Parts: sequence; C-alpha cells; structure tokens
Amino acid sequence: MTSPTCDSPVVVALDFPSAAPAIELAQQLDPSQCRLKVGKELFTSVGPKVVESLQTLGFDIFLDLKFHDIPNTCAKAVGAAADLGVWMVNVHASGGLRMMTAARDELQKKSHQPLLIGVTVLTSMEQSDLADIGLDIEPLTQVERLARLTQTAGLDGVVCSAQEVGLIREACGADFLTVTPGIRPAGSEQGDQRRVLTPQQAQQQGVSYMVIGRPITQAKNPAAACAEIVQSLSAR
Ligand SMILES: O=C(O)c1cc(=O)[nH]c(=O)n1[C@@H]1O[C@H](COP(=O)(O)O)[C@@H](O)[C@H]1O
Repeated sequence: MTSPTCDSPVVVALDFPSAAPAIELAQQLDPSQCRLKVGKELFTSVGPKVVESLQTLGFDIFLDLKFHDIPNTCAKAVGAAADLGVWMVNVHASGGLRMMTAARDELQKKSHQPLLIGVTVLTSMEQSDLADIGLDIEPLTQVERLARLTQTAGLDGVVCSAQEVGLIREACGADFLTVTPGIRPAGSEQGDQRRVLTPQQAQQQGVSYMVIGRPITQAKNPAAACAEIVQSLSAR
C-alpha cells in the first residue's frame, strides 16, 4: 500500500471539514510529487472512507491522529490504522515508553505495518507554552529527550520542527525519520505555528518529510502552490 514512485519529501495536510474539498484537491495533485495527510478534522468529520478514496487516487496516506492514551487503547488504535493500509501513523511520544512500545508490538502482528512516528513537542509550542504545562526547559531539550525515548521504544522516527532536525540526527542517527510540520514558504502567514522554517531551509536541515497544510490548501491555486514547492526542492 505504498507508492514506490514518490520520492518527494512533501506531505500535504488535507485539513478540511468534509470529504469533497479534500478529494477535489487530491485530484489536482500528483501522487509521484507528494503524499497526503488526513488529520483530526477530516477524519472526525467523515471517517475512514476518505482514507480509502484518497488511496484509490494513488496516494500514500499519513494518518495523523496523534494517539495518546493508556498502552492498550493506543496500541489497538494504531493497529486499526494499520488495517486501513496507511503509510504512516503517529502517537504522542509524551504518552511514554510503555505506550509507544505497546503500539510498536501491536504493529508487529500486522501484515501491513505503517511507519510509526512519535510526536515530540508540537510545532505550535514555544518555551512559554512549555512553562504553562510545568516544563521549565527549552523546546529543543524536550524534543531531544522525547526523540531518544521514541527511538528506545523502537519507533521509526519523530514529528518535530525542522529547526531540531540537526540535533535529532546527531542524537538518533541519520536513519531515524524526521517529519516536520511548521513549514512556511517565505512571505506566507505563520498563523498558529511557532517553530517554523521554509521548505528550502528544512531540506537543508535534512528532514525526511515536510508536512505542509495552509500554505498549499489556502492558496489561490493549491495545485500550483504545491508544484512550486516541490520544484523548488528538486531544483537543489
Ligand atoms: O503531527 C502533525 O502532523 C503535526 C504535529 C505538529 O507538531 N505540528 C503540526 O502542525 N502538525 C500538523 O501539521 C499540519 C500543519 O498544517 P499547516 O500549519 O496548515 O501547514 C496540521 O495538520 C497539524 O495538525
């Protein structure tokens, strides 16, 4: 259930309230140029059927539901994601070692095993947000700690900001995947994101995959915005 032909790092976040605009945009995109992410808004609105529709169009799907629960519940949810044939699924690394290990173990029982990724510190958070929840440390320090824990649990990589990728590669090695939202092309609106880099800067940092939502989906011509980003990366 993976598309061996996609060598682009771009993952387009289809954050839409219904299936129609998500599918309409997907039909304008090329599965050899990008993958697609289905997140909480779209999945909660329309359910797993949209995943199947997008797969039928030839796309690899990152199911971004950021599971965070007791080990048994999280593991079964990750297993259900595997049964949907998705390419990648994620959990919150702050759910801890036992939760992540249970999820990994559950996937090992499955015939189709998606990449399993741990979310470190949300890219919308900065130091003051961490202080609010009792973490008096810099985001970078917490990201490194959670990346090491995620690797210990046997997951494939982490979600982090592109700003932290160099540090994670040093700590966890070059094979450990880095999936980076908080991508903002020069001149685009930052919105609620805080730890951001441009697509080109993210590529220079060596990210494995970059997740891009509103700079593409809210553009006047989303397909052209996506193509422009992909071309700017492959031109390097
Ligand atoms: O796991 C994610 O995908 C994720 C983690 C994170 O730390 N930050 C983050 O923005 N995301 C997701 O990445 C997408 C970013 O979208 P834009 O900010 O519109 O580019 C959204 O769908 C978020 O839910």
